[in-house]
Amino acid sequence: MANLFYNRYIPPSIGSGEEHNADTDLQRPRKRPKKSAPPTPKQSPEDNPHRKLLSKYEKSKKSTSEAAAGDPTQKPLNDASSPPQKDGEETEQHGLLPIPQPSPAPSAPKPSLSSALPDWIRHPLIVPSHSHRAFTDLPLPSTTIENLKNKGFRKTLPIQDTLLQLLLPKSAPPPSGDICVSAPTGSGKTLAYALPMVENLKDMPARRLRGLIIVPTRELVAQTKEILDLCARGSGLKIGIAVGTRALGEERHLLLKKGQRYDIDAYLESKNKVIDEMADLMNWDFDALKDFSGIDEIPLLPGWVTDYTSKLDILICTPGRLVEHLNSTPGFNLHSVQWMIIDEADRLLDASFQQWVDTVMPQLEYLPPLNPLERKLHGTFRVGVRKREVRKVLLSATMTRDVSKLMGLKLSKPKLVVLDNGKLEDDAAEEEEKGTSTDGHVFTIPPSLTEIAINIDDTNDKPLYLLEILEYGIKPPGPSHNKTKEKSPALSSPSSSSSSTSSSTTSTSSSTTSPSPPTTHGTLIFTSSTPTTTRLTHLLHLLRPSLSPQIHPLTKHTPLKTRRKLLSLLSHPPPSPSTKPNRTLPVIITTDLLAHGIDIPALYQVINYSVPASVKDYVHRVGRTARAGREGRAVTLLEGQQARWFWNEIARGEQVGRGGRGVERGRVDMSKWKREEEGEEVGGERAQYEAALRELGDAARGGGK
Ligand SMILES: Nc1ncnc2c1ncn2[C@@H]1O[C@H](COP(=O)(O)OP(=O)(O)OP(=O)(O)O)[C@@H](O)[C@H]1O
Repeated sequence: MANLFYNRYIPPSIGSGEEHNADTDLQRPRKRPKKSAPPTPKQSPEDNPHRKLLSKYEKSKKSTSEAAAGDPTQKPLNDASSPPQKDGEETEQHGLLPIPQPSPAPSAPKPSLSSALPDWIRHPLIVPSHSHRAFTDLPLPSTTIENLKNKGFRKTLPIQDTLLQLLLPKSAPPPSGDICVSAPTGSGKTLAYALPMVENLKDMPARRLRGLIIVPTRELVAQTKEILDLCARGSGLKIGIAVGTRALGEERHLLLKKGQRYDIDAYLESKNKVIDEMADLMNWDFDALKDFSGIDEIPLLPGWVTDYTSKLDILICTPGRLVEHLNSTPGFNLHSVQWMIIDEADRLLDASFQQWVDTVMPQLEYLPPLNPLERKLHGTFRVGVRKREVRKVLLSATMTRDVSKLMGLKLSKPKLVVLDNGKLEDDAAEEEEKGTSTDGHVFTIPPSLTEIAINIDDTNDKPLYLLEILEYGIKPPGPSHNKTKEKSPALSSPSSSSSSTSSSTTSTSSSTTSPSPPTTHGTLIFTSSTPTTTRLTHLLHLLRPSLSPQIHPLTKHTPLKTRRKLLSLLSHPPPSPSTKPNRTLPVIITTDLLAHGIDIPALYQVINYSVPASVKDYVHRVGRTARAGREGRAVTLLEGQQARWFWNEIARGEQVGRGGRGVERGRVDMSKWKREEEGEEVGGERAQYEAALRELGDAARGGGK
């Protein structure tokens, strides 16, 4: 019955129509051609529009198979080059036999992937997971140590310990070479690069844009600025941001100061340029019009030219906005940049983001022309080739080992730094030798994270599974609910996929019996698309109107100010209306927009309502909780064939390191939502669910109440 309603009342596409169409249960994993992509849920034969075609193919497969059985030279069935026979068509031989083919040459042994990697990737610097140090033991100014202390940071986290020693200016040995960092989510990578950058760039003469930090999203820009401001307080450094929220022109004024300087060479060059441009225009060269530098470029006094100086020492930006400024803001360049940080590097290198690498790299290689004195010295003493030193630091929880992607960044004497969290590079290399590893990536899950996977018996009930999980934390089941649920928790863990003896499901979900109040709150739910997010939120509001003020969608359409407010809700939830502390509230439903880098320190749990599109996406999503050693849990809802993909690739796959821990199997008691026997009237909560689905369908068609 619900199946029927659901299919009828939820049309395939509502809202912006982005990402992909919705499917019957509000979700559909993104299709990826990669081997590790999860399968989409199975369709019933009635729903399959290609049923006829498939049955024809099956018939053809069968007939070819029979023919092949009698003729050993027949092509194998799975040969992609042989198209399926038409329905009912017999294979006609006409007495002809295929020309005998030589037997295939034995395939060469597959070269080990690890042996193809450069030395610096094969032999990383491993950071022990227990290395800590008091900030007072590091060469940092007392004001900075005080600022860190006020924030609650007294000791370094392990990755910080290593990077600070490698990168701080007064550390021994002196720093050299670029750094790639692979450390789990929430391990404190931001502070690990922010402190050295500030310490290296402060006390420089004259203000120039010397530091550049590139991150993939606006949220991350704002978050990174907070940490940079903390590290730079009292240093005199000016830190700014560039994101697409303001008009470009408005942002230009925040980046650059316009002035004039006396420079006769530049003056003559500029004058000639203007004359040439004017001449082009006189010749009606309309193409020249778009490049015309304008009257603005004509200096007021002979010998004087327009001069732009940076208002910032460090710029934090998204790649797209950076490219826009480089292409269109007069006077904006990266000619003085000495430090470039690429946070969430794998994500930034996976997508082109307006070919940011091709635009940024020539800027970093630019050498300013020598002044007359320098020219003379250069000629007289035959000073060697001038070279610009830009220190590059790349960081990610899923750092790419794809050398072709890294090559574009022209790393100099690179070093790979890996945080040891139970699965060292040696293990990975060994697996590759055995052919069990995919591409040398090993992603570590924070040790304080409990992972749970739950199989959905009926896809149409998936929203109800979610509701049960949320409600278990919201209020303990009362006597009106079924007895089974009272005895066993809604989310219980009867078995584990590994030999792990921990039963963290029980420990993390027993908030009502915990003697001390929980230090973490809130739930972040990931869906596969914006329309699914919108509909799921609406459905939960319809099902539980009293909770709707605490359940919010956050999508790409949510204004930045609202996004910030919602994220701070997760860290500092308002007092719960119920008497008992409510761990799962508030709830934010979102897409992969929030999967990377966002720091919600006290987030209690992540729920993968839609299965993530890749192992990497899983690692980043679940990494929004269990940060900096805090406890957290991640629940993944699985339907049909997705379960096999999840258990093979994520739970037991070679790409994920858990230090011997495993993913637990969870269970949700759904007895209260059971359908009535066929023919009987549907009553109670089930009827309410079906009414909510109808209302959702009406609203989607624009005919809602
Ligand atoms: N020295 C420290 N002591 C205690 N907490 C810290 C320390 N350094 C950072 N943190 C906290 O650790 C959390 C995670 O830090 P951060 O956001 O830098 O992680 P990350 O490694 O960049 O994670 P992701 O890969 O998800 O972006 C933050 O809440 C931060 O405030």
